[in-house]
Amino acid sequence: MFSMNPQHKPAPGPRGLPIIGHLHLLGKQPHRSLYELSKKYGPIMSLRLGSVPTIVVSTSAASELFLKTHDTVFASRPKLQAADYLWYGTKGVMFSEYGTYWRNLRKFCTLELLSSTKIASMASMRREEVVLLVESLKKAAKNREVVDVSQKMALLMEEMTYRMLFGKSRDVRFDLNAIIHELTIIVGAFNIADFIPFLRALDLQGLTRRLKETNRAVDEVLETIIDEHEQDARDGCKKLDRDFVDVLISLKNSPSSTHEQVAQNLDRSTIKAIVLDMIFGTIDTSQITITWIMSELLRHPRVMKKLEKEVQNVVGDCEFVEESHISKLDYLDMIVKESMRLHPVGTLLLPHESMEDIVINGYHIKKKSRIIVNNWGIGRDPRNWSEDVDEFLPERFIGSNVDYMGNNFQLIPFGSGRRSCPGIHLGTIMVKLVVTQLVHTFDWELPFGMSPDELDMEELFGATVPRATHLLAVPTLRSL
Ligand code: HEM
Repeated sequence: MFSMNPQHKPAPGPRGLPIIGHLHLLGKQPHRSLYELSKKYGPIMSLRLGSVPTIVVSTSAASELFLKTHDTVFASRPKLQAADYLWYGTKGVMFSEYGTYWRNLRKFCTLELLSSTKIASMASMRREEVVLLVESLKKAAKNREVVDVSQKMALLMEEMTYRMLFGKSRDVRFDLNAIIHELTIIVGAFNIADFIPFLRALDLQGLTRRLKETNRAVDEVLETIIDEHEQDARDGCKKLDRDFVDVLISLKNSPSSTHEQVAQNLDRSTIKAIVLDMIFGTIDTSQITITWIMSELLRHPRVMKKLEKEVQNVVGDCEFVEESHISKLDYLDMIVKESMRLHPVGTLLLPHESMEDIVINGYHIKKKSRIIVNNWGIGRDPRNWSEDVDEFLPERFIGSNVDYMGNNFQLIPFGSGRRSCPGIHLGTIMVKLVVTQLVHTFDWELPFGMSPDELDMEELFGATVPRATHLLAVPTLRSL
């Protein structure tokens, strides 16, 4: 039993208001507002969001304490209204509380859906999609068209997601990108219903209404896809490359001893929740990351040229980049790290929740506190990255062994520890393959005579943080 020692105080933080606590301090860009507050109140800051005690973690050293040293205490997720509606009562991996159910499901996803072997088995699909992308960009280049890079990436990732998860091409009846875009905004929103429960019924932000609509839209897609797969299974259709929904349905129909517990819980809504985890992970994070990288390359022609030379040296006269080329591209790796440092897709990771009372650095943290790790702030901390911290400078990684695998707490775009991203391998493969191909085949410039420093880099806050405006650019075909 934890007993409160009078020497253990709550972490420092600003004075809160009655009822709302500090909700009013979050603003439109909570990662930026919280970063500014942390400069005054320190790396472990205490807030109250409505009635929810909240800890904001803002430095690499502090995040190591929460995500590594005391990872078992902070590996749960808070119950969010959005996750409850959208993930069928939090039945997926992403938002379920820490425990045996989550552990078994996560193990299943890691071994059966996101393993290196499974990812490698889909390399030819990724290649086909990249070839189609290049073909369409060649047409645009020939006509000197301005390309909406954000939209192209969204369509590419939607197509790859369909093929990987559902084993078929994009279904024009559904606009999955629009659905997921809306979903990330409402999942990322600081929802008053989660913080001031007695106001829930009033739906002051209109989020409950939007959640219900999004749930209906998601459900329609998932029901259709699962019905089709079940019909195929009844008809005895055997497929060579099993998509994610196939894997789930066959586990349900013939439970394997390795994933017995998962199979027992695999009702229709659990299948839908797991598929939604995978859609959310695949479709959104990668396109946002690629678009931020391309934005930085367009703002830094020197870096773009240097990457182009590296790619030329490795890929040579081959028209298409192979995934085997990617591990040889060191400068590309630095660019990806640098872009993820400045523009992490999950600026505040996903929220964690403490499972017991604990004292950290002399501060008492209550059980069921919400833990927000300011991933964005950590990437801009001058103590980690020197004074030119806002500069896009991939060379800062020369001779450094800092990577994004979760071992170096100054760079945690995929989180770290038990709740870190299980899709890291798939995500980085897709991002690197597409960026390399775009730079290998085309020269890129900003449209309408815009100079690099005029490019708008505003963010749109949500569970993932894309550019606020679409990235537009003009490709020119480069002769190899
Ligand atoms: C560039 C690509 C990606 C980035 C930057 C990214 C980033 C993240 C981050 C920051 C988290 C939260 C970590 C935390 O709360 O501590 C996360 C969790 C997660 N990601 Fe990703 N992700 C990417 C791609 C993917 C892909 C491709 C998938 C699956 C297809 C995926 C599936 C998940 C899942 C299931 C979780 C929840 C894990 C859990 O709660 O146990 N992600 N990701």
